Amino acid sequence: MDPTVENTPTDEHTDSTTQTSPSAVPTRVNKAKRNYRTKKRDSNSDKEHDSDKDMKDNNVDAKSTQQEKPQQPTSSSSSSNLPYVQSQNAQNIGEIYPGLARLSFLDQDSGAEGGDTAQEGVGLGTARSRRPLQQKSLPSQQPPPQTSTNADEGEDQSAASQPAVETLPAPPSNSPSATSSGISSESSLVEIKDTASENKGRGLFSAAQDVLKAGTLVFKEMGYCQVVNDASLSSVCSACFKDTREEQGEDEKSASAGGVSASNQRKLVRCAGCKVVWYCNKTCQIKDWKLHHQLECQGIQQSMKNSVMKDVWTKRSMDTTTVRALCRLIRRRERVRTSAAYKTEHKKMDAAQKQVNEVYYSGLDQKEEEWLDEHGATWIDQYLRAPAGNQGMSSKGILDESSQFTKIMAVVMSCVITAKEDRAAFMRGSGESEGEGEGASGTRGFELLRKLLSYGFSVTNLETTTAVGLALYVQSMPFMNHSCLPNCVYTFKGSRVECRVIRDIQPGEELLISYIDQIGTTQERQKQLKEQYHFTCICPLCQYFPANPLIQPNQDTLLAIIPNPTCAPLLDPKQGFVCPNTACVTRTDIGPILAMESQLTIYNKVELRCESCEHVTELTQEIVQENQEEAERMVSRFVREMNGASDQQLKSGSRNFELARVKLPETTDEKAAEEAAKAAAAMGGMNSVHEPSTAALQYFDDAYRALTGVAPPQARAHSRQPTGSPMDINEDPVHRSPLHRLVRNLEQMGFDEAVSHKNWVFALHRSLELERILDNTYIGHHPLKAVQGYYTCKIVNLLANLLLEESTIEIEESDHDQDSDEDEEMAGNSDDERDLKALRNAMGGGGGSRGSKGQGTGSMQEQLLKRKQAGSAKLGDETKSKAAMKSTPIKRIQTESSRQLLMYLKSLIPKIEDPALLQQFRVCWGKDGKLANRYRYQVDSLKQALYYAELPFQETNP
Ligand SMILES: C[S@@+](CC[C@H](N)C(=O)[O-])C[C@H]1O[C@@H](n2cnc3c(N)ncnc32)[C@H](O)[C@@H]1O
Repeated sequence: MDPTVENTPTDEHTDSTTQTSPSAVPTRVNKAKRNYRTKKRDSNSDKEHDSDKDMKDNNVDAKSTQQEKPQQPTSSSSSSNLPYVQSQNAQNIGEIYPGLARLSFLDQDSGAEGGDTAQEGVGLGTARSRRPLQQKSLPSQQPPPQTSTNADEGEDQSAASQPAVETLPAPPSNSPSATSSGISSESSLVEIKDTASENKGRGLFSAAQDVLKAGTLVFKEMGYCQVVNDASLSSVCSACFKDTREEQGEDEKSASAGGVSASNQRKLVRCAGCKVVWYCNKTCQIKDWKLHHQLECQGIQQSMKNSVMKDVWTKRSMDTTTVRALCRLIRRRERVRTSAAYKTEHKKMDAAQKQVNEVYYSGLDQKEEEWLDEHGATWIDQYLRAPAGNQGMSSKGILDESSQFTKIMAVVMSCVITAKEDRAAFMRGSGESEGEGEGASGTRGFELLRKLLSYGFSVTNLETTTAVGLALYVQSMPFMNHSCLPNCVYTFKGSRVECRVIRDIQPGEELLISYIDQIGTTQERQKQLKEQYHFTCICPLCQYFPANPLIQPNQDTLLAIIPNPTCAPLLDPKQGFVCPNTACVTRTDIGPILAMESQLTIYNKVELRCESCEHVTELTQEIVQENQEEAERMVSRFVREMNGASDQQLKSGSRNFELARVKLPETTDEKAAEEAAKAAAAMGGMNSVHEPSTAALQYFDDAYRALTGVAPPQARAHSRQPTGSPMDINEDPVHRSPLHRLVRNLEQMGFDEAVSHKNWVFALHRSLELERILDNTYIGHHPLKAVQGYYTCKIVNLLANLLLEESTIEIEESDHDQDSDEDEEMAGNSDDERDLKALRNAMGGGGGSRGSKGQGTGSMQEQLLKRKQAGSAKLGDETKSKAAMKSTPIKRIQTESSRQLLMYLKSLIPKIEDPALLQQFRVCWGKDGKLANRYRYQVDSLKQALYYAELPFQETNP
């Protein structure tokens, strides 16, 4: 095992998120780009710090080498690993905290660079807070006692065999008291329970009695261990996670406004011991020292004695983020701290410092830190375990097979384990069974790494949203499952995580976050989730917006997907036709998939690049194929749902009902809710439609405004119609609710009839109607519109084919005898063929006819080819009469169907040609009008078909 293997990442400028976060750590990938920029700055500032401080550090180091010689441990097996142990009689900070005696901070503070004015200017530290603590004022403390590891582990092991509810101590009040059995304390808003389905393992659920309102802070939680990532070490305080890059930004702003210059910005100070971590000031350093860094510092220095490891720490021959996190985790587990030292320290902090640091420092919550010290290890051992379904995480596979992980373990061992035999035990700990491989450090190394990788979270800067560190939480956060349509978001205050609800959550509902950035298509998201987190997401969004961008959510999930009108996918990021980058403000369309089909036949893969944000969406033939197949299935489903099948009406479950419903904000006001429900029920397909209540109208107005950003098109008084008075859409339309009219119109459309009989012509008619209605109701792009547009095209295409067949039937018939086998095959294979057959059935009972399977339509182009092959663009008299003789009954039926078709087409043509309609498609599908072009192509096909069918075609309204 050689930790300096060539391909170890060495470039400090590489992306911090991907580099510093293990693949399984929830992180925000697109932030990486931004990170890259800031990282360069980090790296520069790192160098700056290095160059101007190392000398000072070296001087101090040289002076203090002798004094700081570590004392030997006096007790406790685990302390044998510790190079530094506090003197019982320590009277000054140098004795108590050896590293502090060598703080470069002291030099800096008194140096020319970091004056008080500048420090005050940045707003974080007052002159007072920036002053080093008086050595006298520091307590003469005992070092944090190192309790017997074995005893600690013994406790953990016995607890592991007990039911969770009996063994788990309640976390402090600001976090949920959660148990795996679902029992929670009174104050808890959340509880951990098995998810029962979806193979997700456990999840975090609302334990509140009432609805958790959007915005509610459901829990906040401190990390059991947290580290700043390598890229941010010199810019982010390793204790409070304060990011000085924010200050730099502020400085730059204030400098340009005549304030403190950026060059005077406050800088972090580096630990002179290990020269790895940086802090705001001594307060932060002390805190981190007590909690983590004392042992970490010793460990790093111990590691550096090995020349290979030295390169890791000094030249960053590999990223150390995970290493440091794991070391902290191992170390913290080793001890059960008495809180005395921490308490004393906390009390001694002056108020100003508390105030300053409170904002950022996540370690101030003494109670929680104490709780974590006492019980965190138990939680990690017992409760953090990857769900059974998560094969990628469940075995030692990912660890053993990855040289990267082996390297991490090597460096970790060099920091935390000295004895050879202990290392062997530590490595053996990669076994699955509990208790195997207990090392002298009392940890199972690989097991802990696995947990860190599974449950670690990438800490991000709230302001810049860049990844700045890695933290392991043990109470609530690690139990949160993923959804691409989350109902919660988490943010960080320092390294403390806070979880808030973003839409109302019902009692008992699962709380879900998104592990990944939500931009991107379902395919992109699923790929990332699979690769990074080893599961296949089946959240409603993935199910109902699968690879197919045309698919619509079904009625059951519509509300889940559009829970709140303000979140409605007006510009659906998952569609793929519209730029999937939600951050793309201009919403530049990337062009329709359909238009890429021809390219896809040549190139296997086509990339659609958003002109505005350059987001790239990848298309493959498989994706398109999948889309097509799904679209076929969706034709009937979509249209049926639009109308609502009769058995569904009572369930109020039809799509139009839901469509209406999502526009009505939920209310807890019983009366208002009742009114809204009545109005919605009326809209959803009841026989008689009543005027909606005033409240319902008001809801609609509000929803409309939220949905569209503008006031409802018609200002109207919310006067209530006499109860029971039927709605007449022609009557006083100004005073009618657009929603009401929409629903009424939908109700009258009767799509199911058309679709269940595959009567495409009728369906098209309905479809065009619906298109108008939708356009009146929605502004901008709406998935329904996209789907509608697609189906309209498809239907027109079918019609065109049908008409072409009508015109060529006799040729077909004449060829039928000799081509019968071939035709049979075609009939079986062609979807169009089946559709046409169904259409004939619907339009005149031609289902059993020989002709219906003898069309061999395939495509219109095929037909035209056949026609050409027949030697005539128009039917020859000879052929006609031959065909007429052969297939008289078929002809009769077809004539009937032709008449019907003609009738429909006459009414459709003006609609198809309607410039306003075409404009709608353009709006709907993209500024480049690609779909519109395609649509026009369909119209041209139709015209052509009409021509061949010798049916009259009028350019203007008939
Ligand atoms: C941070 S843990 C979440 C808690 C986890 N369910 C448990 O029981 O410990 C992350 C792991 O939970 C599982 N998980 C999270 N969200 C999921 C989802 N939507 N579908 C399937 N598995 C999921 C995956 O195995 C993932 O690696």
